[in-house]
Amino acid sequence: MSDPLLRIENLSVTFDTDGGTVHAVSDVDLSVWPGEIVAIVGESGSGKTVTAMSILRLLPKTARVDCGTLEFRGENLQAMSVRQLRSVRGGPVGMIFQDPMTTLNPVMTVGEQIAEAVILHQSTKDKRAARARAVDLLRLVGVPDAEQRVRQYPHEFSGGMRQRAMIAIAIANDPDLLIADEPTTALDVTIQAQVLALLKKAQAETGAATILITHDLGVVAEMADRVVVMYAGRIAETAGVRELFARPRHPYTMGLLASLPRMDVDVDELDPIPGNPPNLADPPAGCPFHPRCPLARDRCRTERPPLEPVAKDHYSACFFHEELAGVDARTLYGQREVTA
Ligand SMILES: Nc1ncnc2c1ncn2[C@@H]1O[C@H](COP(=O)(O)OP(=O)(O)OP(=O)(O)O)[C@@H](O)[C@H]1O
Repeated sequence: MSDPLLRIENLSVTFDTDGGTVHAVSDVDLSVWPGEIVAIVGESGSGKTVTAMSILRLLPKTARVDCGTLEFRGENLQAMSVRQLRSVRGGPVGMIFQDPMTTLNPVMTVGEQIAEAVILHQSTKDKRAARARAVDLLRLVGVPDAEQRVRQYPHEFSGGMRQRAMIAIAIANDPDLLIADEPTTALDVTIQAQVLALLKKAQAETGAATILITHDLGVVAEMADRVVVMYAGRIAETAGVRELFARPRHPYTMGLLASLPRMDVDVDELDPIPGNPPNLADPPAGCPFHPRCPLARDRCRTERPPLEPVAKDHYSACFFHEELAGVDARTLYGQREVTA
């Protein structure tokens, strides 16, 4: 196998807060190979965004980051100067966030912002060429009347169109890696589908590897090659997308899958994981999922399960992963099916 494009080993991030030290991310390993789409899923607060922000060192100064290895294309990101990092951000690594209004500059036209991204990272300083490229990019991401709209400001764009403009900026310099953090969460459902389809097209055209952060397993099924399931700042399970959906081996993943709506049956309970994620300033001893786990035993309350291989390219952090082989996720959560 080729070398990974991105290699993260032993990433831990804490924040000192009034409520104590928050263990936002603990012992995360994540490698991404060229061209693949890796989804990071988990409930709110599970550490997805903090993991992604760590890559390009975009966390606030209050974050304490401890990382064994952090390499992009074999280069140590931790050793890079701020200036070197700036040339990576928006160049070989494109970023797309949930709310484009926080990233787009309200007093610059959309075209100027795309052209600026092009000029910043490419040898051309030719403004006309950069503007022409902005129109091409807007066209590529499906913004109608691109020649006119390139002169408009972000507030003149709808939410879906702004997200398209963000994607145009992210792919402007033909990136090797795209980081998309909940790129469609703020959009209406119909627009979400369009923007996801566009992201998939942009990914296919640029061949960029993609880290897609989402809490939506439907999006994962649609988009991802590989899935990393996070719980309480740790990786609970990781596998190829088909393997994970067909043969989940962690009770948390099974809970997420059991809560997916299905076409063929009604279920009498759509949110089967009882309880809430733990307070990361005071995480439980042992397995962080044990207070909510239908399988929890004494050992889980005192010892933390390591992330272990359970099948080819499939890892689970559950002591009892063997017992879970072949178990239906809904059965594990005691869910009754009410046939429609
Ligand atoms: N600047 C900060 N100061 C203190 N705690 C923080 C800070 N940023 C994140 N955290 C904490 O780190 C943990 C992980 O947050 P993160 O944003 O990565 O979660 P997430 O999985 O991306 O959630 P969401 O889906 O809501 O975005 C949370 O407990 C969060 O409160």
